[in-house]
Amino acid sequence: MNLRKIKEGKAEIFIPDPKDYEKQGKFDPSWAPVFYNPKMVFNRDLSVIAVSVISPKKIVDALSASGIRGIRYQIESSSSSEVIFNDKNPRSVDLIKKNVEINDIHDATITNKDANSILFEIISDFVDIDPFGSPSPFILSSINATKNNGYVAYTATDLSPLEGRAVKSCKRKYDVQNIKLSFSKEIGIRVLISKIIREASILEKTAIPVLSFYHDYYYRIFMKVMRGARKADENLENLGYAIECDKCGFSSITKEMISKCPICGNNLKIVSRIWTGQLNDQDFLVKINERLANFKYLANYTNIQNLISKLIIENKYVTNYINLEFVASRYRTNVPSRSKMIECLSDATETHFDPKGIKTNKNFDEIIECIKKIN
Ligand SMILES: C[S@@+](CC[C@H](N)C(=O)[O-])C[C@H]1O[C@@H](n2cnc3c(N)ncnc32)[C@H](O)[C@@H]1O
Ligand SMILES: [Zn+2]
Repeated sequence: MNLRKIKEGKAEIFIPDPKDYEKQGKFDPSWAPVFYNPKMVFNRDLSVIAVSVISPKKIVDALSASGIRGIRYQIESSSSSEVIFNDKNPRSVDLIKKNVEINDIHDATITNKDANSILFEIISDFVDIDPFGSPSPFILSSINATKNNGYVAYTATDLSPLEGRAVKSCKRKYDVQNIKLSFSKEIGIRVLISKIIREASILEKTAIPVLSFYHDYYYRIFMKVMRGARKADENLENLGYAIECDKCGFSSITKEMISKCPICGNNLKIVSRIWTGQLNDQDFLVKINERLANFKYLANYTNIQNLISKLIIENKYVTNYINLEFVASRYRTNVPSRSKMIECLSDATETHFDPKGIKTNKNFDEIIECIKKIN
């Protein structure tokens, strides 16, 4: 395997030379013998800051590939951490050994196991699950490996099931009855959290999201894990439904099951059952924001700053986002600009999920009034 040296954050690592795996001038990271995706640098950059807030003593990079995450966490987030790197691919493990050595990572253990095996053998205060596609096969084991008040992070790139476009797959992987709605980009992450909480409850544990966001073609989420059957029972009460009326455009996230639209009486479209609580912990976001100045060297510094500022404001609105294009289409009006809607409603903000979406505490009648007034 020919190698190429690249720099990411403060780490320098070897990856398989992409040139050797091109097909008709194109390259997909999954064609190389060890996976490295430059499109995930934003994910890793922001994760480096989040892990610095957590400041774990022991990190498990359960699906390591080149080792880039664990290496960066050690160098950039938490130099006193012990890191366990794991991948079931032996060629990954060989490369991780090399990359760990050239980055001078001393406190490293490198294993060549199935993640679901190692995660039932160890316990740690931060576990990272960064799989191909859905993290579902690793949720139970990763929660098992996370100690009380520790953290676990998941990447999910399987947007079709999560956003309600692959309904059967969503039922299989997440046990959620999904359907495409106008705010499905937000529903996707609520489906994932719902699954995490239901899996955690099997182990008499529960979890709450401290950082969650959507970017490009994936979701990324950091959850705080807590032990206790009662806590698990209480948190299961935060699961509920996403509802939407195709006729009048009303939508909501609710703990109570309702089947008829409270505005026009039409039958509702329903997603069942999803997380209805907050998507981010305000203190955690503020801590990330406070630390940002230490991470000005990151390739995505400005974009991260923008996202965190948006999340801090967005997190104050507990409702789902309103898709202006969808609602306007129900009233056959032009789609109002976000800025004009925010001005008209006065208590509203943009959402990072969708360029056509706003979050507001105002009720549905007031939203419709503004849409009509702006036209
Ligand atoms: C998306 S890549 C990880 C990328 C890496 N975390 C990064 O940031 O560059 C997924 C990795 O998981 C490994 N993998 C897949 N299934 C696994 C399993 N059951 N146990 C351990 N490793 C697995 C693959 O070999 C691959 O290296
Ligand atoms: Zn209705």
